[in-house]
Amino acid sequence: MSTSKKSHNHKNDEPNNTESPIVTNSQVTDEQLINWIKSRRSIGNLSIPAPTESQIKAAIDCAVTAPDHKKLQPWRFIVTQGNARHELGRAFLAATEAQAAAEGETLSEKDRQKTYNMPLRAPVIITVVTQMQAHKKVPPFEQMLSAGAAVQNLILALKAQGFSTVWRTGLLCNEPAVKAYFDVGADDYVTAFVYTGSSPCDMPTRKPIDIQPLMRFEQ
Ligand SMILES: Cc1cc2nc3c(=O)[nH]c(=O)nc-3n(C[C@H](O)[C@H](O)[C@H](O)COP(=O)(O)O)c2cc1C
Repeated sequence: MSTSKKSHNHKNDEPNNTESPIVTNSQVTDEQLINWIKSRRSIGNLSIPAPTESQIKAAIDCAVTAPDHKKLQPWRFIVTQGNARHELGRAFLAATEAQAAAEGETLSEKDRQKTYNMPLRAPVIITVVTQMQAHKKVPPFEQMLSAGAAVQNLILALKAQGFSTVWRTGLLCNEPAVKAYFDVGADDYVTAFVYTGSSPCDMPTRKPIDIQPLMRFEQ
């Protein structure tokens, strides 16, 4: 497990390495593990090094172990990197232009460029789609929650391999142009764009969150 930005586990960057890139550390105590989970922060601007294909697959391997009622696997993962990010930028731009047109507006050149460049904020974007499966006992909201849990597993598994992330959806994610780009069905959802890569700086430590008003114990 990588405990700081300076200690990336990029040992298995060689393209043909088939071993799991996750290095287990049996010295980690329960308390350290809990603090490590709590130390996760989102980072918006990410650069190389990016996770390799095997590191991304290792993270998806964790994602699919999320709680999943009736094992429906209501998720799909689409990895966008390199020039494919420009294609995604075009889909974001088409969606934004459609939104603006619906409100009788046109985009400024600055806004067009900003939208088109959005996928360039990280070297890799893992899009998680909730692909609803028809099932009498598992309503859509359960499947959406499963996919959300899968996203969190994905994020933590990327962190474990030394990478930073931010989960974005934004107002564009389920616009027709974006759904069409990812071949997402009418009843399905783009649930997350997980932007991932590396950052030279850490986000500030999270201020303690008071859980007292958020819970109650009954017996
Ligand atoms: C479903 C979902 C969608 C989100 N969409 C965005 C987004 O589009 N843009 C954004 O800046 N943050 C978005 N966030 C919030 C960030 O992922 C992040 O949680 C937030 O900035 C707080 O940072 P932290 O994770 O370090 O606490 C989203 C979070 C969730 C759970």
